[in-house]
Amino acid sequence: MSSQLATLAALKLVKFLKRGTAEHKGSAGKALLIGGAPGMAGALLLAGNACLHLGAGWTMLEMFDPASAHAYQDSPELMIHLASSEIDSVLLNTQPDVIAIGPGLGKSDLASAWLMGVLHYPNIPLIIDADALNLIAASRDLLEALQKRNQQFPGQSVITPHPGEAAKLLGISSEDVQANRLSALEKLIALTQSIAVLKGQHTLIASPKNAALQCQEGNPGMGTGGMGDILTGSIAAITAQGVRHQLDLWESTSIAVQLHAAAADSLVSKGIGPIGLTPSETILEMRSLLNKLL
Ligand SMILES: NC(=O)C1=CN([C@@H]2O[C@H](COP(=O)(O)OP(=O)(O)OC[C@H]3O[C@@H](n4cnc5c(N)ncnc54)[C@H](OP(=O)(O)O)[C@@H]3O)[C@@H](O)[C@H]2O)[C@@H](O)CC1
Ligand SMILES: Nc1ncnc2c1ncn2[C@@H]1O[C@H](COP(=O)(O)OP(=O)(O)O)[C@@H](O)[C@H]1O
Repeated sequence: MSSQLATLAALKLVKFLKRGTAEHKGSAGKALLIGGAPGMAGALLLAGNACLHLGAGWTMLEMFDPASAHAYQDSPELMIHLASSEIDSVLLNTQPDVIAIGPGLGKSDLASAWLMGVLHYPNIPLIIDADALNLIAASRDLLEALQKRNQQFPGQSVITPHPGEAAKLLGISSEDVQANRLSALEKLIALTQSIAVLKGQHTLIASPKNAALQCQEGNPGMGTGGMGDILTGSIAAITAQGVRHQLDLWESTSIAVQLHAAAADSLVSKGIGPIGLTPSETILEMRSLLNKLL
């Protein structure tokens, strides 16, 4: 497949993130990340830490796990709020520039209600990952809400499934997905009308408007729980900054996908991994690479 597909080459776009001397946190955007059910709070914290370290002006977490929402965290910069059923008023009061939903979200009724709430929140970039994808796979109403949002606001959502999540969305097995990843990617776009990132070795990215590109970076050291959560947080951060830096969701997602994999490769080249490579280390390496590319 690698010989048939164009290569993802998005890092040249990083220079758009260079900050003017008078810029402030408002210029860097407000990201709202939603997930972190009991037992999976780490997924949301990893996404939040990635979002913080990749430069969002504000990183706000709607956390489903009460204990974690109220606990001291290593990153006091994160603004953590316990997710309640007051979904519309939280969205209205927060006024986010970008929303990411899914890391550790779980499949509760409240999780479904939040997903429906953000699907109805208009015309800002939306990143849909992990359990949010599993919920859409299991609910015609949620799928239709996503399709309708994409008709109204084209180019304003991205889905980031791994092969297991892609399989659930398409009603096939993950082996089927892996047997023809390009076909699976095209079907995901036909189904949802979203930008789609099919993760795994040689991650693929395409959209209703953009032909498929293949990421050549990345390595099996990335097979550690939480590695996808930091991609979601990174897309959120770059997209939040992109709002005032002339980058759209497609471009911001492309940067994040390549930066994420390149950072993992960079760490392996320094002897940090592949065995034992952690998402938290990868966040810091992404930050370092990004700043070198400005
Ligand atoms: N620290 C935390 O709190 C963390 C919490 N997390 C949270 O946990 C929740 C469940 O998410 P999850 O992804 O762990 O499980 P799940 O949806 O059952 O998918 C796994 C199955 O998918 C497939 N598959 C995946 N990748 C593949 C590949 N490259 N290539 C091929 N196949 C691949 C494979 O399926 P198989 O091939 O075995 O059929 C695999 O068994 C979610 O909310 C998440 O955010 C995690 O983020 C971790 C850190
Ligand atoms: N063998 C591999 N080669 C390249 N990238 C990989 C490999 N295995 C995993 N990855 C990457 O690691 C990340 C794993 O994401 P995901 O499965 O969603 O993790 P999690 O749900 O634990 O956060 C994806 O970006 C995927 O592309």
